[in-house]
Amino acid sequence: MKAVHFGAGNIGRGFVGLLLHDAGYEVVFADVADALITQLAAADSYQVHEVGDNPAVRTVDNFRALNSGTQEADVVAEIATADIVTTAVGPHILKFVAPVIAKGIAARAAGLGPLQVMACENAINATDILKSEVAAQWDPAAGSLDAAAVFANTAVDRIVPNQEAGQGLDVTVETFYEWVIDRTPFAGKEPVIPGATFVDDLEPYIERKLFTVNTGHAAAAYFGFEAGLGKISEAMADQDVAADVRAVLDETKELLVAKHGFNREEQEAYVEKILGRFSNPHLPDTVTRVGRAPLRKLGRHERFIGPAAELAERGIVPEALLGAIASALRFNDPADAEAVELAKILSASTPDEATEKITGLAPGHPLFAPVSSLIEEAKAVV
Ligand SMILES: NC(=O)c1ccc[n+]([C@@H]2O[C@H](COP(=O)([O-])OP(=O)(O)OC[C@H]3O[C@@H](n4cnc5c(N)ncnc54)[C@H](O)[C@@H]3O)[C@@H](O)[C@H]2O)c1
Ligand SMILES: O=P(O)(O)OC[C@@H](O)[C@@H](O)[C@H](O)[C@H](O)CO
Repeated sequence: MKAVHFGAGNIGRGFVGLLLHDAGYEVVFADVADALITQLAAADSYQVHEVGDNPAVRTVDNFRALNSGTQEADVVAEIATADIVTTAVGPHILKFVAPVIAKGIAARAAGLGPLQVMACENAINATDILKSEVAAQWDPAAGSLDAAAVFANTAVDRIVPNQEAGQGLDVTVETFYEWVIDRTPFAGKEPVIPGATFVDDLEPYIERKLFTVNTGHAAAAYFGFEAGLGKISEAMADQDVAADVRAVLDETKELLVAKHGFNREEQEAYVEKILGRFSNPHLPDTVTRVGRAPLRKLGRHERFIGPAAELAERGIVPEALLGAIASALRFNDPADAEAVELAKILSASTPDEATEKITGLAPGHPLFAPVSSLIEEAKAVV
């Protein structure tokens, strides 16, 4: 069994690659970072260090590595004979990996089963985004895309920080993980991946993950950054930051319970577990990694505006989420290209223009005016 995995970074090596390896797949890593690919291609194995409660060290071997920029034809040939393709490259990068995936699917021999494709990105229905990019590249002369490949949405959860210099290919991760996959596209032929959970309705799981883990995480990052703290665990040790993060998750909890019928006590336990994960002192995770790409994170269906808009539609003013959005607007990490772009938008646009541009909210939406006011305040300090 063979899997081609795009993105040999933190979650690629520390989670998706590990689970596919443990499931018995040979993993072909495809990435454009040449030094990383050269190192991986020369290595027989790397280690995943799981830190926190019940720490463990896991070894990943039986992999190869290709540069999908300079060795595209080789990657296409690998996809043509693979069982699975996964990605962990970032939602905005999916359009760049789609052409090579389309070519690989088109090159599959007749009689091979459909390729199973899963995007493991933090975004609602990232695989649908990938599928539409693949479909845009698809040559109908190659037959039916739906017959040649199965696309399944997933929700992936494991905190994998940026790795310390000198660590080589080894990856430090938390012990917790969850990989929830939509079963329905597989029509009874889902892959066997121990540790992954297949469900018939992914929406509640992906929203619970994104609007709890990622909303809380990003809130901790932006509040922590403003408090001058470097690590997420330090941010969570600050009583004010921790209280603000908890207030944000109280609001998303209300939405998740009302919308998806999650049991209140179970959701409270889920929140507590996640707050504990953020506080893991063994995890060297930083507020700049977790806060990265604030423009993406302030998007219409993302971790802040998504739940805040739905609460506003239900007549609730999401005060704590608005506080986190205000903090995100002030995330001025000079090393983050999106933070720099955000500051430019704030200074060059009126509050209403910036609200539309940054959040995608339509004027007239009940969240539009409160966010526009926050943007007016943020403009005064950029
Ligand atoms: N790190 C985590 O804790 C975590 C957890 C769950 C989900 N995710 C999601 O996984 C994705 C990757 O995150 P990460 O933290 O591993 O980031 P990362 O930066 O460590 O890894 C991304 C990798 O993608 C590669 N890449 C960029 N452009 C590419 C291209 N055109 N073709 C092939 N490879 C390309 C980069 O070189 C890099 O190695 C994101 O969508 C993120 O939201 C991350
Ligand atoms: O990857 P992002 O930029 O969408 O979000 C940053 C972190 O919140 C994220 O990577 C978490 O560590 C991860 O989603 C945990 O499962």
